[in-house]
Amino acid sequence: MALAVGMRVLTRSLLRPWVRGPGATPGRTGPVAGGGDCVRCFGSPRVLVEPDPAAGFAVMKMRNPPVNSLSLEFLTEMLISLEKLESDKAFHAIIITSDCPGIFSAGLDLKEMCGRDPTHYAEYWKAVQELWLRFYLSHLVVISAINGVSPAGGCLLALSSDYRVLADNPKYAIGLNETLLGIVAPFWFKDTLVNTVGHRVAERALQLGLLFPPAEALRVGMVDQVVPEDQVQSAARSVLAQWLAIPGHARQLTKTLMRKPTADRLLKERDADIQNFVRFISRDAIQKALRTYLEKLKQKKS
Ligand SMILES: CCC/C=C/C(=O)SCCNC(=O)CCNC(=O)[C@H](O)C(C)(C)COP(=O)([O-])OP(=O)([O-])OC[C@H]1O[C@@H](n2cnc3c(N)ncnc32)[C@H](O)[C@@H]1OP(=O)([O-])[O-]
Repeated sequence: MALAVGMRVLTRSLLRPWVRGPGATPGRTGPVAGGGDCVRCFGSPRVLVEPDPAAGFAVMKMRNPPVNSLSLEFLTEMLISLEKLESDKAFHAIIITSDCPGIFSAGLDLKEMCGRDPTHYAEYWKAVQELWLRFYLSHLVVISAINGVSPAGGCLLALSSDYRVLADNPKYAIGLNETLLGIVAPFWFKDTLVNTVGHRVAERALQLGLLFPPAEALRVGMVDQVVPEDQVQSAARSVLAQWLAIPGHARQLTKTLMRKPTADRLLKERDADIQNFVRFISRDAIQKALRTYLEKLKQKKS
């Protein structure tokens, strides 16, 4: 209960443009992959941060089981962790990865977009915008170590990184599959994809809702590297060395030069984009399509 109230407060501060909110719990001791305890780890219930300040980076592990769906609380916690790392001069890079086996992220949380009221949809959408803006424009080097499937919003998160390493498992498909759900990827999802794979590939992928298996994802440029599953984390660390060897100010300004025009399009129309989303998602036909899709996911299990 206390957590829910606390998260609501954090969410409120998040939804002001971005307030330096209360940080996550520093110095938390937690188990780390490979055994042992991580004395410097910090984070929150859904995000574990394993910092390596000497090496200048931290690993951000998403752990919102079963599928790392991007709920409002999860988005809020990710933003708080990012904020904390960005404001600490010891860190120049992050690696985003998943703690849920076989799933990077199932994308936006369908339950946040189904059967709720317009105020909730507006609050949720603002948080989704914020996540994208903050990760896309982060002055940190952001590498995605994609160790599972990543549809829709999960793909968007990966596309917001500077570099993507994908585990070579045919089940780990990546793409913006919104049309398969009967919904439409907003213009800034589309822009992010176009900036990554080019107009023609994006046009086809978006209309058909394509989810690319690793070899295809590499071929079209949706990811930068495909490696054996047990090497995803080490490959992400190796590539980081190349990015960190570049003078930080020059790399950051170049990133801004490349990405700011895309982000500005949303920043200029942020409120209109929220209103569009609320109108769109509230439509009976869209609600029905989402309910049917959620039902299908349930039936698949039984
Ligand atoms: C305009 C808006 C733009 C939209 C962007 C988006 O991102 S739209 C999002 C587009 N995303 C997609 O299209 C991905 C949809 N998801 C999938 O395709 C599969 O879940 C999977 C391949 C990710 C994992 O397969 P798997 O066999 O390992 O797992 P499983 O299938 O058995 O699911 C376990 C539980 O998680 C639940 N749940 C799952 N996803 C979501 C979700 N996004 N949200 C909430 N809940 C979700 C599922 O219902 C089930 O709940 P239950 O019954 O236990 O109460």
